[in-house]
Amino acid sequence: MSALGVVASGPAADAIAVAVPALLEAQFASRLFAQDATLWGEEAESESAIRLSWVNLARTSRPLLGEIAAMRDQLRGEGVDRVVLCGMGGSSLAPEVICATAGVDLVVLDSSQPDMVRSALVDLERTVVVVSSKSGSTVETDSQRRAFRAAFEEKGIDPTARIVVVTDPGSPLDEEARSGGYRVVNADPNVGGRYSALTAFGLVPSGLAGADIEALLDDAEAVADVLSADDDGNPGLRLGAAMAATDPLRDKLVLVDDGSGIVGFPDWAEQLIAESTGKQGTGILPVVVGSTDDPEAAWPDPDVTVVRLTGDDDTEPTDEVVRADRSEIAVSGPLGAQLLLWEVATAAAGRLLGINPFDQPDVESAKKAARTLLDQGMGSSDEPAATDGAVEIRALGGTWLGGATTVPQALEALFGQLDADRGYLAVMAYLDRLADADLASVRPGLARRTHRPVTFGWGPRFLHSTGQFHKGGPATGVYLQVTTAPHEDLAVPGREFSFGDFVAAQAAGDAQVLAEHHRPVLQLHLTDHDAGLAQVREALSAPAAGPDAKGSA
Ligand SMILES: O=P(O)(O)OC[C@H]1O[C@](O)(CO)[C@@H](O)[C@@H]1O
Repeated sequence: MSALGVVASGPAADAIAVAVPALLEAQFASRLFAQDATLWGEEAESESAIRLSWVNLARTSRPLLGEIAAMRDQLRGEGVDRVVLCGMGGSSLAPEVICATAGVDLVVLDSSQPDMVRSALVDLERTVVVVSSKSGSTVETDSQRRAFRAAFEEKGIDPTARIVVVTDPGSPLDEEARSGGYRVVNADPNVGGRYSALTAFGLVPSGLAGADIEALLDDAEAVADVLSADDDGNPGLRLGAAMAATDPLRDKLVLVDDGSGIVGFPDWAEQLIAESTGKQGTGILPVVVGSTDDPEAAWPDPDVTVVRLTGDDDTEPTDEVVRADRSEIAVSGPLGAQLLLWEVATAAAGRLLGINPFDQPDVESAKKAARTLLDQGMGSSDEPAATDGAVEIRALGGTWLGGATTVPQALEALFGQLDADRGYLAVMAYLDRLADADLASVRPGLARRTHRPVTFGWGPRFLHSTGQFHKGGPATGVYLQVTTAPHEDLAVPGREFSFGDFVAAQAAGDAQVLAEHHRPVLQLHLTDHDAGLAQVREALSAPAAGPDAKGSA
């Protein structure tokens, strides 16, 4: 009996019945664990050939445990008990889940929003900063590193004693850090960012923060055999089929915790699934919801499958556990095992969807647009279509705004662009996700109001997650972008742009690329953070226009 449970009903169960035999026929599981790069077709081969070492990490990562423990003990001995992690996407999402689940503190700084960066630059006497970047060229992470290095120096603290770098061997960051005398832990270069949970990227910050990372590897190792078996009970094959082989494709995957005991798992799975599958006009959009009472968790919509992350069952679950009146999957198992489970399932989903699950072609387009805008100087942003109090209103991707001149009218115009059967609304808030956290509470109400799945992402964090799907996936999204003037800007040491310039360029660049894909983007810019946010929160909290056709969920 495996520690993992994958139980499905309705179309998700039908998908398992149809697609798992085909995966068995292809010996997908055993070939995956043999790191067979041909599993996703010729075009993907050059990338998949250097992206498959994650199947063995439960064993190959073990030498890191001693090194991390020694580093932690040394730092604790110096009174350093605050761990800050600077990293984006796959370089920070796993440690966030690992530490939250273990109940140990980790400050995750995955933002270029000046107020949020500034809020992390405190308590430096007791702080160690892990700077994690596989490529070593992610501008958010490089900017954060520069800010912390300057802040340590200003306090008379040797940065090389308090900044630990995690990066690929030979990356620009690897070379610069080593020549600068910093401690560097190299990660396995043959693992992509969103599959790197059990590499140094997941283990170093989590171990320094005090999480039991050996148990994590043990839980993953305990299920490696069942996940590599060409067997119709293989939970990885079952989950991959349930996710990606429904017919017609249910491309909204609602992720909701239902007593799993794991904290924040959907936020990690979101990047893995969205960035792996959202390309060539197809893909699966994770819709992270906070409760089984949220609207999408109760709708039997034809484009939705609901995944409930449940507690460990000591009985072998059977398919009648989940509700049979819609497409649902119940998944259970310890965190370490689930990290490997979902990686196998996503790799299988990539084969079933006919795409390469290891590249992220469209993320680059937004980065390039942001760089161009930075070079041009961000002050040239175009005039707003209208200004309503402390909110500037701009509309991209078509003439859909009409005569709207207020925030409520502009929202109605945007929501009017939603395809009633397959559309989704993406809210993208380039704000301080800690200080402004309560804005996310508008999400369920927007789902009730639009009768469509709603995703809520913090910018620029989501750019490394659902951002790929928005640009490379099906053209069914409408986009609401909220940006703000910071309470106070912050310089990026050694750069000609500030954090405020950079985050504005990231938002503008992403909106520009979405508009180039003919997607409607409503940009609400808060000229005064507090007043503007109150206006936007009120408008987004307005009740459903008409009777809630789906009934209150
Ligand atoms: O670890 P890096 O190279 O800084 O990349 C951070 C993230 O950015 C991406 O490369 C693009 O979003 C992700 O795949 C990755 O997890």
